[in-house]
Amino acid sequence: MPGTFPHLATTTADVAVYRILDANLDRAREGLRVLEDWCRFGLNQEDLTENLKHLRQSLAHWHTPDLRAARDTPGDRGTQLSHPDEEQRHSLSDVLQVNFCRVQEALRVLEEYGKLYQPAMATACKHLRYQIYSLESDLLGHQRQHQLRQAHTYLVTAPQDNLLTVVEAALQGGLPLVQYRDKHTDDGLRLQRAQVLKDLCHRYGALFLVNDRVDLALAVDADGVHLGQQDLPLATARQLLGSHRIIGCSTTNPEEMQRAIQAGADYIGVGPVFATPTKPDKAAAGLDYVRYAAEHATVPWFAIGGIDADNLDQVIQAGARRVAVVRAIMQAEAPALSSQFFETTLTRQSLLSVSA
Ligand SMILES: Cc1ncc(COP(=O)(O)OP(=O)(O)O)c(N)n1
Ligand SMILES: Cc1nc(C(=O)O)sc1CCOP(=O)(O)O
Ligand SMILES: [Mg+2]
Repeated sequence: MPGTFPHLATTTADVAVYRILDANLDRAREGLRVLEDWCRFGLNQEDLTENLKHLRQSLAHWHTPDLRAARDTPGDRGTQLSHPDEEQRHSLSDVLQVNFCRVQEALRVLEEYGKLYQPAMATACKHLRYQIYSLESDLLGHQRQHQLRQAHTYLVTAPQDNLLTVVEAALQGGLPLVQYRDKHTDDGLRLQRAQVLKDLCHRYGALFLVNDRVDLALAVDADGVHLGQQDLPLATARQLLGSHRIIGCSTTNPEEMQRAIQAGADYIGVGPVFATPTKPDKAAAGLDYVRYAAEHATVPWFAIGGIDADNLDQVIQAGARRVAVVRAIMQAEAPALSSQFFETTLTRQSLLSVSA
């Protein structure tokens, strides 16, 4: 086989290799276009869009007429094959992940068969594959920040028997962000629960964060962690988690807020707004602190502590557009309706204040 290329496919094996290269160039370019369009229209991310476009054009350079000429769509037995998994996508992140896989697989095939065609093409595809790996984590980081900015309701879980049922119901109600908070369970069980919750959240396109524990967050590949003033310093967590994961930080007063933002928190908790049995030892910071956050916070912030459907309006009047709750969803009779209520009320309010 080596030496028979380039450029005219003469044997049956040559033609088959040309068809493989042609199909995989198409596959990789289509996958790149899917990713590029989300960076352009969804994330408004110029650098990523530019990078993906550049990769797509580098591949187009190898898609020569002799490879296209080998195409035989009617004779391709593979066009009818499809897997049920290909027919549905659960979320935007799912679409992105599937297409990254598609591009990486196609590039690998191009690298292997390209060695029989033109070694320079194989080398180029290998380099492109490495670039795609780093673009993938960049894009994932931007996607997480985008989802965080879009989120208005944040469920902080409580350890209870119906944990999974409640969280799933809340996700069905449109909940975009979940924090697994569980102070006393054994680590083995915590790890299992965190894994199950993460899979569940991602199936519904929601972000999943872990309270306190950077190690657990890494172990289950969570979207990030939430740290309080007594937890690991933010800089240490950032070193461990990298720049693509979310780190949130609790704050109770303006000094803590400034410090958290300075240290690079992606979002902050602002509270407790009201005294709450979920955190009985922490005195309420009150609505004044919510008003302060509305004026001064430069990162997304979530009012937390004692918030429910009855007092939500007061919190909104004080300037909050995002809230985090435990009991209002974990103990709700209908968690789906409760999360739907918070998310629609806060989203509407947020849209109204942008257009005002
Ligand atoms: C969104 C959010 N805000 C604040 C907290 C409280 O964090 P912390 O002060 O570390 O207290 P514990 O939750 O760890 O008891 C939070 N978890 N989430
Ligand atoms: C976990 C937590 N952190 C708070 C803070 O202000 O830092 S308040 C809080 C508990 C919030 O629970 P509920 O919604 O049931 O009142
Ligand atoms: Mg903590």
